[in-house]
Amino acid sequence: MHAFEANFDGLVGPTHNYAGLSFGNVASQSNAQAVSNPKAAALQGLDKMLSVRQLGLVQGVLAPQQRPDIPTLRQLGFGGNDANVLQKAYETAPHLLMACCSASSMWTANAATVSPSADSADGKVHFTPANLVNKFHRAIEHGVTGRILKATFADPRHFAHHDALPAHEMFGDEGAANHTRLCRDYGQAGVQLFVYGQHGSDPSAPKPSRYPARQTLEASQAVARLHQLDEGNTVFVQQNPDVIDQGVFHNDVIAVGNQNVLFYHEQAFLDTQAKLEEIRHKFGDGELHFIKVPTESVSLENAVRSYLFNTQILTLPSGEMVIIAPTECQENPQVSAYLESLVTRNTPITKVHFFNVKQSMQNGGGPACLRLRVAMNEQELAGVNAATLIDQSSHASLSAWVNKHYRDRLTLDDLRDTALLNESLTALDELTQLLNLGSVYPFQRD
Ligand SMILES: NCCC[C@H](NC(=O)CCC(=O)O)C(=O)O
Repeated sequence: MHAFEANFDGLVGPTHNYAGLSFGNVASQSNAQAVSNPKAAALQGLDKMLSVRQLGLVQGVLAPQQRPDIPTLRQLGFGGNDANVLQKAYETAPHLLMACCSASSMWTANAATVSPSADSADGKVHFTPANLVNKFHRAIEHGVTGRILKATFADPRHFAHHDALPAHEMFGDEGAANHTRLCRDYGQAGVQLFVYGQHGSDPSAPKPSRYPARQTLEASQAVARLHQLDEGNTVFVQQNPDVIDQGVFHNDVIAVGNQNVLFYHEQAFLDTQAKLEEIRHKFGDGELHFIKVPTESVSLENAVRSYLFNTQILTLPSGEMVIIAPTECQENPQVSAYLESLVTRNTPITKVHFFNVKQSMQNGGGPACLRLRVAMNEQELAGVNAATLIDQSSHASLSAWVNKHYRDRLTLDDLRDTALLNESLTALDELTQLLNLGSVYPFQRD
């Protein structure tokens, strides 16, 4: 049966802001306190989704979280009515208010790890929401994320949904951002590559010294077990701790794969040669392209600044591969020269499309961070909630919804505004109807 890869992008929520919450993520820290534009952010994301659809791919959307997260603020001891909760948090613990207002669920590459049915022993597509324990503002996402995933990938005959891993640093899990699948065809068994930043249980093993490694080997192994993967088709690779210390907080900032292509920076991994050989061996027969970008062609600093590797490599219906890159790659002379030469080489990648996702980029999220890949076949697609699929008409209604509800300017000071809370909940309530999600949000279930 025909199989393909669908992309499910996160819809940017109405509280999108720059709070500098992600230590180790250079863009998040350097744009802390900048004024955000939630409306532009959401529209930029929707435009990317429609463009990918227009390239002939299946594109879906994942709903954002309920923010400000009043239930979590209450759990932390802020009481009274909602206005009191916001005001007290603002006055006494503004960092907690900011964390509970982040629209960070837009980066759905961190929503979950997904394994397609061709790789799993029970023939189902498996989802494990990422616990994101390393950052408080993200650790509060997985409960609602799990509900949104269940409401989106709805048919239990095809989709298996797991709980997030235990919320302990030994199992720090950041989802698909640290996971790549290589295969000949999306419908055939492939090799799943899990990239971790450190061992969770061996303090003597290599790890970064400046910035945190968010993903552990133990988490990656647990996800592989949950997803019923074959040892013969999984590879665990450690990220180079030095690059984490230079701002590569997820593997998808330094490497990306699609089908028989692995595109990576030469400094991305530890033990690179042996791991590439293991991948080649497990991949088996067939052409496999390792596209290594040397430091002399693209410095690590330029890779992090431009997000060259946070690109999407997409296979078009024609079989040709194209790269979806942020406009920052076009603006960086070294990176733009590299991409110009890449498409003339003898690799499956023939074209680069540039997209403006600057509102997200300023928080360290490029095109690839904004999407969750789900390889599936036609039968499985029929089991997806159809209202979450993007086409011209759903793009138009979602854009109208954004234009109706979103602000075009938000400062950190605005986060305690009860009007923002009300606008946000009204918008989300309407969204659950547009996307046919049911009551996924705490405010709809109380
Ligand atoms: N995959 C990209 C994730 C980017 C995300 N940034 C943030 O959460 C920044 C939020 C802020 O600073 O307001 C992160 O670091 O996890």
